Amino acid sequence: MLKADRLVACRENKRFEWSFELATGQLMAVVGESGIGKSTLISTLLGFHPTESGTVYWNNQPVNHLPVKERPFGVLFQQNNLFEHLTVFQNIALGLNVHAKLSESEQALLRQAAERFGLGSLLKKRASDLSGGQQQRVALARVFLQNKPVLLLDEPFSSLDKNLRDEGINWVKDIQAEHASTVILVTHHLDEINSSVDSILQARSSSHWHQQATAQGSTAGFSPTN
Ligand SMILES: Nc1ncnc2c1ncn2[C@@H]1O[C@H](COP(=O)(O)OP(=O)(O)OP(=O)(O)O)[C@@H](O)[C@H]1O
Repeated sequence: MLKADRLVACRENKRFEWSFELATGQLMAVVGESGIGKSTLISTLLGFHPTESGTVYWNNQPVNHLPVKERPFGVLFQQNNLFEHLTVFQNIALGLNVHAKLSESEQALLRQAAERFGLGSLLKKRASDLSGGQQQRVALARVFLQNKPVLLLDEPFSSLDKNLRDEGINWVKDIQAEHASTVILVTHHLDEINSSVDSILQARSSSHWHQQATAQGSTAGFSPTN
């Protein structure tokens, strides 16, 4: 279970406060107007932005005092997920091993993941030579290999056209099913993913967020905490 208990962060004289609870394997959509604090929530969970107060629990253990890389989160942003001068192979490899050369078994895993995401023939290409949809698939393959239990997705497909957005969401659902991943998805396209969402965290103001179960979340046993 992932739980945020009165998690508070500040930015430019604004105070943000979030509380929510997500059972393992569930997907929560985060929605609200531009500038309300959706990306700030993702940055704060990751540890890129400081927490003023409150606690984030993963399986009942507080995690918001942990260094960034020890937190249970894999992340995908709208853009800038890749190192453009590196190849597809090198970019995916960063999900497995940042410092050393990959072992043979790691390379085999990487090739499997690349095939799975339709990137088998692109491994030697530079990231800068890929389309937007291909770049996000590389980033997804890397997140897939990282195998973190919680995926934080900050509008990862918003800059793509509708077909590629649908494709991206289907890849996310595949990863979710295979790894039983818990997913937080910031989106401006809630209508396109409604049937996959267990609960919605919606902002009324930066300090007033309301979590509501969807019909699907209710049948899965979700109970909102606020
Ligand atoms: N790096 C930053 N430095 C300073 N202020 C920032 C930074 N990023 C965001 N902000 C400010 O923090 C507030 C919340 O921004 P945030 O990006 O979290 O909103 P959002 O809901 O994700 O918006 P959008 O839907 O446009 O992406 C805004 O007032 C924004 O101007």
